Amino acid sequence: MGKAIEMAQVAKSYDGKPALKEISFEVREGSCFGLLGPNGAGKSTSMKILSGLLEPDRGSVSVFGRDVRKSAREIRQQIGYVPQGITLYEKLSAFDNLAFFGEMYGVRGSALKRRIGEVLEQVGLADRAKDAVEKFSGGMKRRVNLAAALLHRPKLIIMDEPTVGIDPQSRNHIFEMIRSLQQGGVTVLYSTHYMEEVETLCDELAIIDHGEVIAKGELGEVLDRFGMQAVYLELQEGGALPPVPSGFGKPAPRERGWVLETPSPLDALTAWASACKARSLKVKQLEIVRPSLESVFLSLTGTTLRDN
Ligand SMILES: Nc1ncnc2c1ncn2[C@@H]1O[C@H](COP(=O)(O)OP(=O)(O)OP(=O)(O)O)[C@@H](O)[C@H]1O
Repeated sequence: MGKAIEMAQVAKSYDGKPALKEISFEVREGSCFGLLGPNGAGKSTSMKILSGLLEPDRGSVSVFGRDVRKSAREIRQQIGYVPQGITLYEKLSAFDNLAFFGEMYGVRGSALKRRIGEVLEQVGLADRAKDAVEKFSGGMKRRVNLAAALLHRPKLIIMDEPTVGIDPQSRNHIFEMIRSLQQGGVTVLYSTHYMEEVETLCDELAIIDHGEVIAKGELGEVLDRFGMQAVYLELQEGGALPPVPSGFGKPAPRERGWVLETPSPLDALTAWASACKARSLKVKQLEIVRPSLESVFLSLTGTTLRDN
Protein backbone atom coordinates (compact mmCIF):
# COMPACT_ATOMS: atom_id res chain seq x y z
CA MET A 1 0.00 0.00 0.00
CA GLY A 2 1.18 3.49 -0.82
CA LYS A 3 1.39 6.47 1.45
CA ALA A 4 -1.56 8.82 1.71
CA ILE A 5 0.45 11.44 3.62
CA GLU A 6 4.15 12.11 4.06
CA MET A 7 5.18 15.01 6.25
CA ALA A 8 8.93 15.45 6.61
CA GLN A 9 10.65 17.92 8.94
CA VAL A 10 7.79 20.38 8.76
CA ALA A 11 8.23 23.52 10.85
CA LYS A 12 5.87 26.43 11.37
CA SER A 13 6.06 29.49 13.62
CA TYR A 14 3.45 32.14 14.36
CA ASP A 15 4.99 35.56 15.05
CA GLY A 16 8.35 33.94 15.78
CA LYS A 17 6.84 31.42 18.20
CA PRO A 18 7.30 27.81 17.00
CA ALA A 19 4.02 25.87 16.75
CA LEU A 20 5.60 22.92 14.89
CA LYS A 21 9.25 21.98 15.33
CA GLU A 22 10.27 19.58 12.57
CA ILE A 23 7.23 17.31 12.54
CA SER A 24 7.56 14.09 10.52
CA PHE A 25 5.00 11.33 10.09
CA GLU A 26 3.55 9.11 7.39
CA VAL A 27 0.02 7.82 6.93
CA ARG A 28 -0.59 4.55 5.12
CA GLU A 29 -3.30 4.56 2.43
CA GLY A 30 -6.55 3.20 3.85
CA SER A 31 -5.64 3.63 7.48
CA CYS A 32 -7.41 5.60 10.19
CA PHE A 33 -4.57 7.64 11.63
CA GLY A 34 -4.93 9.38 15.00
CA LEU A 35 -3.12 12.65 15.66
CA LEU A 36 -3.22 12.77 19.42
CA GLY A 37 -2.10 15.60 21.64
CA PRO A 38 -3.16 18.18 24.24
CA ASN A 39 -4.57 21.61 23.36
CA GLY A 40 -2.01 23.75 21.62
CA ALA A 41 0.20 20.78 20.64
CA GLY A 42 0.04 21.68 16.95
CA LYS A 43 -2.69 19.37 15.61
CA SER A 44 -4.72 22.07 13.81
CA THR A 45 -1.58 23.64 12.37
CA SER A 46 -0.48 20.26 10.94
CA MET A 47 -3.91 19.65 9.43
CA LYS A 48 -4.13 23.09 7.84
CA ILE A 49 -0.69 22.60 6.28
CA LEU A 50 -1.74 19.21 4.91
CA SER A 51 -4.91 20.65 3.45
CA GLY A 52 -2.94 23.40 1.73
CA LEU A 53 -4.57 26.17 3.81
CA LEU A 54 -1.33 27.16 5.51
CA GLU A 55 2.23 27.33 4.19
CA PRO A 56 4.91 25.64 6.28
CA ASP A 57 8.13 27.59 6.94
CA ARG A 58 10.24 24.52 6.16
CA GLY A 59 9.91 20.86 5.29
CA SER A 60 8.05 18.85 2.69
CA VAL A 61 4.44 17.69 2.58
CA SER A 62 3.00 15.28 0.10
CA VAL A 63 -0.44 13.73 -0.29
CA PHE A 64 -0.80 10.57 -2.41
CA GLY A 65 2.76 11.08 -3.56
CA ARG A 66 2.34 14.66 -4.79
CA ASP A 67 3.84 17.78 -3.29
CA VAL A 68 1.10 19.85 -1.68
CA ARG A 69 2.60 23.14 -2.82
CA LYS A 70 3.17 22.09 -6.43
CA SER A 71 -0.15 20.30 -6.97
CA ALA A 72 -2.43 22.28 -4.67
CA ARG A 73 -5.51 22.13 -6.91
CA GLU A 74 -5.42 18.41 -7.69
CA ILE A 75 -4.77 17.59 -4.05
CA ARG A 76 -7.66 19.73 -2.84
CA GLN A 77 -9.97 17.56 -4.97
CA GLN A 78 -8.74 14.48 -3.11
CA ILE A 79 -9.06 15.88 0.40
CA GLY A 80 -12.14 16.47 2.52
CA TYR A 81 -11.13 18.83 5.32
CA VAL A 82 -13.41 19.24 8.33
CA PRO A 83 -12.30 22.25 10.39
CA GLN A 84 -12.74 22.52 14.14
CA GLY A 85 -15.30 25.30 13.91
CA ILE A 86 -18.76 24.93 12.37
CA THR A 87 -19.11 26.77 9.06
CA LEU A 88 -22.79 26.67 8.11
CA TYR A 89 -25.57 29.10 7.24
CA GLU A 90 -27.92 28.86 10.22
CA LYS A 91 -31.03 29.99 8.35
CA LEU A 92 -30.60 27.53 5.50
CA SER A 93 -31.66 23.88 5.62
CA ALA A 94 -29.11 21.08 5.82
CA PHE A 95 -29.83 20.33 2.14
CA ASP A 96 -29.27 23.93 1.01
CA ASN A 97 -26.07 24.23 3.01
CA LEU A 98 -24.77 21.11 1.30
CA ALA A 99 -25.89 22.37 -2.11
CA PHE A 100 -23.75 25.46 -1.49
CA PHE A 101 -20.68 23.42 -0.56
CA GLY A 102 -21.25 21.02 -3.46
CA GLU A 103 -21.17 23.82 -6.00
CA MET A 104 -17.92 25.08 -4.48
CA TYR A 105 -16.45 21.64 -5.17
CA GLY A 106 -17.86 21.64 -8.68
CA VAL A 107 -20.63 19.06 -8.11
CA ARG A 108 -23.86 20.24 -9.76
CA GLY A 109 -27.43 19.43 -10.88
CA SER A 110 -29.03 16.04 -10.34
CA ALA A 111 -25.67 14.46 -9.44
CA LEU A 112 -25.38 16.94 -6.57
CA LYS A 113 -28.95 16.25 -5.38
CA ARG A 114 -28.29 12.53 -5.32
CA ARG A 115 -24.97 12.97 -3.59
CA ILE A 116 -26.48 15.20 -0.87
CA GLY A 117 -28.98 12.43 -0.12
CA GLU A 118 -26.13 9.92 0.17
CA VAL A 119 -23.92 12.00 2.46
CA LEU A 120 -26.84 12.92 4.73
CA GLU A 121 -27.57 9.19 4.99
CA GLN A 122 -23.92 8.56 5.86
CA VAL A 123 -24.01 10.99 8.81
CA GLY A 124 -27.47 9.83 9.95
CA LEU A 125 -29.39 13.01 9.09
CA ALA A 126 -31.37 11.97 6.00
CA ASP A 127 -34.67 12.68 7.77
CA ARG A 128 -33.62 16.23 8.70
CA ALA A 129 -32.58 17.42 5.21
CA LYS A 130 -35.22 20.14 4.99
CA ASP A 131 -34.84 21.56 8.51
CA ALA A 132 -33.00 24.82 9.10
CA VAL A 133 -29.61 24.20 10.64
CA GLU A 134 -30.35 26.70 13.44
CA LYS A 135 -32.68 24.08 14.98
CA PHE A 136 -29.88 21.48 15.16
CA SER A 137 -27.80 20.47 18.19
CA GLY A 138 -24.07 21.17 18.11
CA GLY A 139 -23.42 17.53 17.25
CA MET A 140 -25.86 17.57 14.35
CA LYS A 141 -24.27 20.73 12.93
CA ARG A 142 -20.89 19.06 13.16
CA ARG A 143 -22.31 16.12 11.21
CA VAL A 144 -23.58 18.44 8.46
CA ASN A 145 -20.07 19.88 8.27
CA LEU A 146 -18.69 16.36 7.93
CA ALA A 147 -21.23 15.59 5.21
CA ALA A 148 -20.06 18.69 3.32
CA ALA A 149 -16.49 17.38 3.28
CA LEU A 150 -17.67 14.10 1.72
CA LEU A 151 -19.62 15.55 -1.24
CA HIS A 152 -16.80 15.34 -3.77
CA ARG A 153 -15.86 11.76 -2.73
CA PRO A 154 -12.40 12.57 -1.39
CA LYS A 155 -9.85 9.78 -0.91
CA LEU A 156 -8.57 11.39 2.29
CA ILE A 157 -10.66 12.89 5.08
CA ILE A 158 -8.97 15.20 7.56
CA MET A 159 -11.00 15.82 10.70
CA ASP A 160 -9.95 18.32 13.34
CA GLU A 161 -11.28 17.26 16.75
CA PRO A 162 -14.73 16.34 15.42
CA THR A 163 -16.15 15.13 18.74
CA VAL A 164 -15.37 18.09 21.01
CA GLY A 165 -18.47 19.22 22.88
CA ILE A 166 -21.01 17.00 21.12
CA ASP A 167 -23.70 14.59 22.33
CA PRO A 168 -22.98 10.82 22.54
CA GLN A 169 -25.45 10.05 19.74
CA SER A 170 -23.63 12.32 17.28
CA ARG A 171 -20.34 10.90 18.43
CA ASN A 172 -21.54 7.38 17.64
CA HIS A 173 -22.74 8.48 14.21
CA ILE A 174 -19.33 10.00 13.50
CA PHE A 175 -17.56 6.82 14.60
CA GLU A 176 -19.81 4.67 12.42
CA MET A 177 -19.26 6.99 9.50
CA ILE A 178 -15.48 6.77 9.90
CA ARG A 179 -15.63 2.97 9.98
CA SER A 180 -17.71 2.80 6.82
CA LEU A 181 -15.46 5.31 5.03
CA GLN A 182 -12.47 3.21 5.95
CA GLN A 183 -14.19 0.08 4.65
CA GLY A 184 -14.68 1.92 1.38
CA GLY A 185 -10.91 2.50 1.15
CA VAL A 186 -10.88 6.14 2.30
CA THR A 187 -7.91 7.24 4.43
CA VAL A 188 -8.83 9.11 7.61
CA LEU A 189 -6.66 11.53 9.56
CA TYR A 190 -8.32 12.19 12.89
CA SER A 191 -7.13 14.62 15.52
CA THR A 192 -8.22 14.45 19.12
CA HIS A 193 -7.11 14.90 22.68
CA TYR A 194 -9.20 11.90 23.75
CA MET A 195 -6.97 8.84 24.02
CA GLU A 196 -9.92 6.43 24.16
CA GLU A 197 -11.02 7.61 20.71
CA VAL A 198 -7.66 6.74 19.18
CA GLU A 199 -7.69 3.38 20.96
CA THR A 200 -11.15 2.61 19.58
CA LEU A 201 -10.88 3.99 16.06
CA CYS A 202 -7.32 4.19 14.83
CA ASP A 203 -4.81 1.67 13.59
CA GLU A 204 -1.86 4.09 13.46
CA LEU A 205 -1.08 7.24 15.41
CA ALA A 206 1.33 10.01 16.21
CA ILE A 207 1.40 11.65 19.62
CA ILE A 208 2.36 15.30 19.45
CA ASP A 209 3.26 17.56 22.31
CA HIS A 210 4.62 21.12 22.16
CA GLY A 211 4.98 20.94 18.37
CA GLU A 212 6.97 17.70 18.34
CA VAL A 213 6.13 14.08 17.53
CA ILE A 214 6.98 12.14 20.67
CA ALA A 215 5.76 8.70 19.53
CA LYS A 216 4.38 7.24 16.32
CA GLY A 217 3.55 3.95 14.64
CA GLU A 218 0.96 1.19 14.66
CA LEU A 219 -1.28 1.46 17.74
CA GLY A 220 -0.23 -1.96 19.09
CA GLU A 221 3.47 -1.18 18.52
CA VAL A 222 3.28 2.16 20.36
CA LEU A 223 1.41 0.57 23.28
CA ASP A 224 3.96 -2.27 23.54
CA ARG A 225 6.93 0.03 23.19
CA PHE A 226 6.01 2.88 25.52
CA GLY A 227 3.02 1.69 27.54
CA MET A 228 2.90 -0.14 30.80
CA GLN A 229 0.78 -3.17 31.54
CA ALA A 230 -1.66 -2.91 34.40
CA VAL A 231 -3.75 -4.99 36.75
CA TYR A 232 -7.46 -4.24 37.11
CA LEU A 233 -9.43 -5.06 40.28
CA GLU A 234 -13.14 -4.79 40.87
CA LEU A 235 -14.73 -5.79 44.17
CA GLN A 236 -18.21 -7.21 44.62
CA GLU A 237 -19.37 -4.56 47.05
CA GLY A 238 -18.90 -1.38 45.03
CA GLY A 239 -17.45 1.67 46.72
CA ALA A 240 -15.09 -0.09 49.16
CA LEU A 241 -11.44 0.97 49.04
CA PRO A 242 -9.19 -1.73 47.64
CA PRO A 243 -6.26 -3.07 49.63
CA VAL A 244 -2.87 -1.78 48.48
CA PRO A 245 -0.58 -4.71 47.63
CA SER A 246 2.76 -4.25 49.33
CA GLY A 247 5.69 -3.37 47.10
CA PHE A 248 3.56 -1.71 44.39
CA GLY A 249 2.31 1.80 43.81
CA LYS A 250 -1.10 3.16 44.73
CA PRO A 251 -4.03 1.91 42.68
CA ALA A 252 -5.93 4.55 40.66
CA PRO A 253 -9.70 4.45 40.12
CA ARG A 254 -10.86 3.26 36.69
CA GLU A 255 -14.39 2.33 35.58
CA ARG A 256 -15.97 0.43 38.52
CA GLY A 257 -12.69 -0.62 40.08
CA TRP A 258 -9.03 0.29 40.35
CA VAL A 259 -5.99 -0.12 38.21
CA LEU A 260 -2.36 -0.60 39.12
CA GLU A 261 0.24 0.13 36.46
CA THR A 262 3.35 -1.95 36.80
CA PRO A 263 6.23 -3.46 34.83
CA SER A 264 5.58 -6.79 36.64
CA PRO A 265 1.86 -7.38 36.32
CA LEU A 266 1.89 -11.05 37.34
CA ASP A 267 3.57 -10.24 40.67
CA ALA A 268 1.16 -7.35 41.23
CA LEU A 269 -1.82 -9.56 40.47
CA THR A 270 -0.63 -12.23 42.92
CA ALA A 271 0.11 -9.69 45.65
CA TRP A 272 -3.24 -7.99 45.13
CA ALA A 273 -5.09 -11.31 45.26
CA SER A 274 -3.38 -12.19 48.59
CA ALA A 275 -4.18 -8.74 50.03
CA CYS A 276 -7.87 -9.20 49.13
CA LYS A 277 -7.93 -12.71 50.56
CA ALA A 278 -6.31 -11.58 53.81
CA ARG A 279 -9.12 -9.04 54.24
CA SER A 280 -11.84 -11.51 53.11
CA LEU A 281 -12.88 -9.16 50.28
CA LYS A 282 -15.02 -10.61 47.52
CA VAL A 283 -13.34 -10.08 44.18
CA LYS A 284 -15.55 -9.61 41.12
CA GLN A 285 -12.76 -9.17 38.59
CA LEU A 286 -8.97 -9.32 38.81
CA GLU A 287 -6.95 -9.39 35.62
CA ILE A 288 -3.94 -8.17 33.69
CA VAL A 289 -4.99 -5.53 31.18
CA ARG A 290 -3.12 -4.30 28.13
CA PRO A 291 -1.30 -0.96 28.26
CA SER A 292 -3.34 2.16 27.54
CA LEU A 293 -2.32 5.30 25.64
CA GLU A 294 -2.75 7.09 28.97
CA SER A 295 0.29 5.20 30.30
CA VAL A 296 2.19 5.88 27.04
CA PHE A 297 1.65 9.62 27.39
CA LEU A 298 2.56 9.53 31.06
CA SER A 299 5.77 7.60 30.48
CA LEU A 300 6.84 9.92 27.65
CA THR A 301 5.95 13.29 29.14
CA GLY A 302 5.70 12.73 32.88
CA THR A 303 2.22 14.29 32.85
CA THR A 304 -1.20 12.89 32.10
CA LEU A 305 -2.98 14.12 29.01
CA ARG A 306 -6.10 14.79 31.11
CA ASP A 307 -4.23 17.32 33.27
CA ASN A 308 -3.42 19.47 30.26
N1 LIG B 1 -3.17 31.97 13.96
C1 LIG B 1 -2.35 31.84 15.00
N2 LIG B 1 -1.60 32.89 15.43
C2 LIG B 1 -0.75 32.74 16.47
N3 LIG B 1 -0.58 31.60 17.15
C3 LIG B 1 -1.28 30.52 16.77
C4 LIG B 1 -2.22 30.59 15.68
N4 LIG B 1 -2.77 29.36 15.54
C5 LIG B 1 -2.22 28.56 16.49
N5 LIG B 1 -1.33 29.25 17.24
C6 LIG B 1 -0.50 28.69 18.34
O1 LIG B 1 0.24 27.60 17.82
C7 LIG B 1 0.27 26.51 18.76
C8 LIG B 1 -0.32 25.27 18.12
O2 LIG B 1 -1.71 25.50 17.91
P1 LIG B 1 -2.70 24.48 17.19
O3 LIG B 1 -4.03 25.12 17.08
O4 LIG B 1 -2.06 23.95 15.99
O5 LIG B 1 -2.78 23.32 18.28
P2 LIG B 1 -3.85 22.17 18.50
O6 LIG B 1 -3.08 20.96 18.93
O7 LIG B 1 -4.72 22.04 17.33
O8 LIG B 1 -4.68 22.67 19.72
P3 LIG B 1 -6.19 23.11 19.85
O9 LIG B 1 -6.92 21.87 20.12
O10 LIG B 1 -6.18 24.03 21.03
O11 LIG B 1 -6.55 23.77 18.55
C9 LIG B 1 -0.45 27.01 19.98
O12 LIG B 1 0.51 27.50 20.90
C10 LIG B 1 -1.32 28.12 19.47
O13 LIG B 1 -1.56 29.10 20.47
